[in-house]
Formats: sequence, structure tokens, C-alpha cells
Amino acid sequence: MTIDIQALSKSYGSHQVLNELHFHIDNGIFGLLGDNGAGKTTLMEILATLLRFDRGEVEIFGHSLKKEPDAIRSLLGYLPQYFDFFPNVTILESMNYFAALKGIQGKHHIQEETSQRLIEVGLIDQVDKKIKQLSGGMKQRLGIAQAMLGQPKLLIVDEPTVGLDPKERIAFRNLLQNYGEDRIILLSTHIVPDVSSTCDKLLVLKEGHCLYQGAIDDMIRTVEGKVWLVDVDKRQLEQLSQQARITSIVRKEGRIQARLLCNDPPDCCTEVTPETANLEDAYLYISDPEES
Ligand SMILES: Nc1ncnc2c1ncn2[C@@H]1O[C@H](COP(=O)(O)OP(=O)(O)OP(=O)(O)O)[C@@H](O)[C@H]1O
Repeated sequence: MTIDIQALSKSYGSHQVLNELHFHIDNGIFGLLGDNGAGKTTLMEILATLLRFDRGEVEIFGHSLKKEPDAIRSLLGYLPQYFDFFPNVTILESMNYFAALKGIQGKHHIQEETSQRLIEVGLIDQVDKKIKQLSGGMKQRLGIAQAMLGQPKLLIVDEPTVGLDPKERIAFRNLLQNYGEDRIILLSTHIVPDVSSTCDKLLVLKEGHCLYQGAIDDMIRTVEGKVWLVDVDKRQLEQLSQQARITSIVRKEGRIQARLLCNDPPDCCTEVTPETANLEDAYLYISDPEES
């Protein structure tokens, strides 16, 4: 089970949004990370067979996206970035509606499919609730439940955790992890912790260009030895901002603890400690290496 992408390009008019992308995806959860406007949704819509591309080749589970979109459609589930349901229908009615749209047939089969998916997302006890009564997190869970109908081999989820509170976000990540075995999940986000806690591999996009693809641990290795923690006062912090990239600050009892991303420890501070790099450091570095 693989997805192969060769020289994929897409423009809107004269604006090139995806630029000669090459990548390969195996089983598991694959993150697509990029700032707003990087091209994530465009790429997801192409892979979900909803948007035509200009050049390149895409093969999903051995089917050509250009020549056999219907074969691919029958294997995929999609949760778009902006997704809503009719407000006055219930959870169960919504699921039955999506099951029909997906072509799932037979009363018994539909009942079994919808119940199973609602159990997985923890909404089975709320099937009679109307959509307008649901929280954002519950709607998102229902969104993923409809995408999982028919147990697709490829699940595409676009920015699924935006607007969720921390508890809901963790629940959502766990849900994806449980579903990720024996299939491919493509998760697009600009929230770095969503990727670090859920995915094994990722692709980093910036303005339609691929900046990195591969294992998360290997990406973190690119900034090993470049992350520092310093203890400074306000004046030193100003000085420091000229020398190094400050990635976060914590104020503590009149002092400031700053996390830095730079090749060498800054010479303006005495208390400098090397820090273990994380994906956020690596993402900042890869997105803009000149700044470090
Ligand atoms: N239908 C469209 N017509 C013209 N330009 C578009 C269209 N859709 C997207 N774009 C442009 O393509 C670029 C990539 O947009 P896209 O939505 O794919 O990025 P994204 O990484 O998903 O961003 P976000 O995180 O903000 O959703 C942006 O510059 C956007 O303005």
C-alpha cells in the first residue's frame, strides 16, 4: 500500500501553488506540515480526487490518479478543512446520509458500519443529538466518523484539530493513531505538536516547495547542537535578539529564560545550557535556515 508522487505541479492562473513535488508514502500516519498558504489543502484536494493538477504523476495503491480516479475514490475517506453538517439533523441521520453517499448498501450493513464508526469516535451514546447541539470537538469526531465509513485504506484529514481544546485535540490524535494501522493517514496541519505526537514521517511544505520529507527523528537531528537555553535580563534579551533566533521566552522572578536557535552559543550571556532539540526547533530551522 503506497502513494507515489512524481513532479506534481499545480498553478492557479500564474500563481504556482505546488512546485515539482516528489514523495512516497507507506503505511502509517504521514504529516503534511506548512504555514498558512503553503499548499497543503491544494495537495490534499488533489489526492482526494477533487482537484485537477497540471503536471506530474500520482499513483495511489497502484492506480493512476489521472486515469482511474473512481478506483481511488472507493478506497479513500476525506475530512476537509471546512466541514459542516445540516444543523437540524441528528448524528445518526447524518451518518446514514454519508453512508448512502459513499454507496454503502443494505440496511443491516449501513447500521453496522455507522454504529461501529460511532463507537470508535465515542459518539455512540449521542446518536439522537442534533448537530446544532454539538461542540466543535464532537463535530470534528463526527467528521472523522463519516470519513472512516467503509473503512477506507487511505484517510485524508485536513487541519483536523483547529479550534479544538487541548483535551479534544489529544483525544483526536489518539483516535487517528488507533486507526492508523494497516492503512495510510495523511494529516495536514500547521500545528507542530499534532505532527510530533501522531506521525512517523512528514513532508514540510513552504510556498509549494518541499523543504523536507522523511522521518521526524531525522528532521530533529538537523538541529541537534543548535538549541540553547539562556538566562538573561531584559537588556541582554534585546542584545540577544540581534545575534540569535529566539524561539520562546519564559519570564521567571524578574529574569527571562530564552530558548535559542543558533549555530554557536551567544557570547553576550554567561548562563548558556545546551538543550535537546525538538520538532518545533527543526521546523523553524528548515523553514528559514538563514535566520539561525
Ligand atoms: N481556488 C483558488 N484560487 C486561487 N488561489 C488559490 C485557490 N485556492 C488556494 N489558492 C492559493 O494557493 C495557495 C495555497 O493555498 P492552500 O489552501 O493550498 O494552502 P494551505 O497550506 O492549505 O493554507 P492554510 O493552512 O491557510 O489552509 C495560497 O496562496 C492560496 O491563496
